[in-house]
Amino acid sequence: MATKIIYFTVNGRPEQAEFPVDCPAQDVKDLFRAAAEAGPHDILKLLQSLEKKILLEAGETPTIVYEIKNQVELFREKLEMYGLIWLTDLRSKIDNIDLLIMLTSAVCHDLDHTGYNNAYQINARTELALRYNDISPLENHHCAVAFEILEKKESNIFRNLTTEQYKRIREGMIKCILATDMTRHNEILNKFKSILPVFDFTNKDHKDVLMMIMIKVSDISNEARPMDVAEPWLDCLLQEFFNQSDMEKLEGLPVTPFMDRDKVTKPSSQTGFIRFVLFPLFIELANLFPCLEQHIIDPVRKALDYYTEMEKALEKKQNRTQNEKMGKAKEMTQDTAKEPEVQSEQQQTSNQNFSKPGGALKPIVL
Ligand SMILES: Nc1nc2c(ncn2[C@@H]2O[C@@H]3COP(=O)(O)O[C@H]3[C@H]2O)c(=O)[nH]1
Ligand SMILES: [Zn+2]
Repeated sequence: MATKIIYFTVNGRPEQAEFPVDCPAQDVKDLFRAAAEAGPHDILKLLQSLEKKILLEAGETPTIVYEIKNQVELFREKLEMYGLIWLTDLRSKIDNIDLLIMLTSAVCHDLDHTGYNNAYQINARTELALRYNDISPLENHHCAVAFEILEKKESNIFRNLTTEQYKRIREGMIKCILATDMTRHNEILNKFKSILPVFDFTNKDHKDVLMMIMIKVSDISNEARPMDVAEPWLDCLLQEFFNQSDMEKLEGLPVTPFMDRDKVTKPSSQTGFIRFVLFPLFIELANLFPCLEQHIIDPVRKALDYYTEMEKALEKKQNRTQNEKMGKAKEMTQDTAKEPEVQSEQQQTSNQNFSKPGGALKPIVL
């Protein structure tokens, strides 16, 4: 199917997506704008038509793909999951209920996010931490909110399914959404690595781990998107990080190091995240689906180069500023050393203070 890229903005943020060539650009733009203003109820209502399509047109044609794409791409945040399903041709390997679980989980997995992570919730003893006994408070909350919405008659997109099917979807969604707690990252990744050599799509345990890995990948795959889309999103994320660490400092709580504005910069945050989190995860998924290499590994490699260069440039700039400061301090102290006779009594006292341990400067003897 021939496609084209449509560029647009949502709430001032640049976005882009691939569509069939005959898709009218203006319609897509309006659709995305409407979606950006939509609340969780609207989102689930829109998913309803996706569910119908999955159930009614199981042996789909490119049209249904387009439908799914349209429905899911409305929610920029999680269009990555659709992309992964499409690129890996997962529709030929797992059934429609599993696809529905993955897509719905991707849309719902961050519902009602507070902007403060689990560490904060637990340390600040928030209502969520108390309610969920410090066990993945946020993810438990996102999932509970999703099902609260789904229980409502007007937004229950699963109402036409059998009790058995609903049970399976609920179990699957809970598993997927809880898997997005990053403190479980190594546990889930290690499980996946251990089954990879014998991976079997018909084995339920294997499939469950794969679904968890897929939602994790789509959750943290911002850097796999084009740089001009990924960077503004990252700026917002860092803003959220700094906001949390500022609050932790203000409230006397342990400060989350990777969120501390005094310790991390944009490039240092990304080079670390790409090396230690993204690559190890993405590489394993690409081991199962080699076709993903060009879509998730290559762009992330580019992002790593980009942020490595930015980090070097920043370090150079910081060194230069520091040298300049030291140079100025030296000049000042030399000037001070040249004018001993005209010092007032007060100046003499303050110079003595500088020489004391803890004084701001140690001039003259420099
Ligand atoms: N530094 C960094 N962290 C990220 C990036 N993408 C996702 N994350 C983190 O991974 C977390 C996944 O769960 P959340 O969405 O709650 O919060 C996310 C961020 O804390 C990224 O590009 N850079
Ligand atoms: Zn999340």
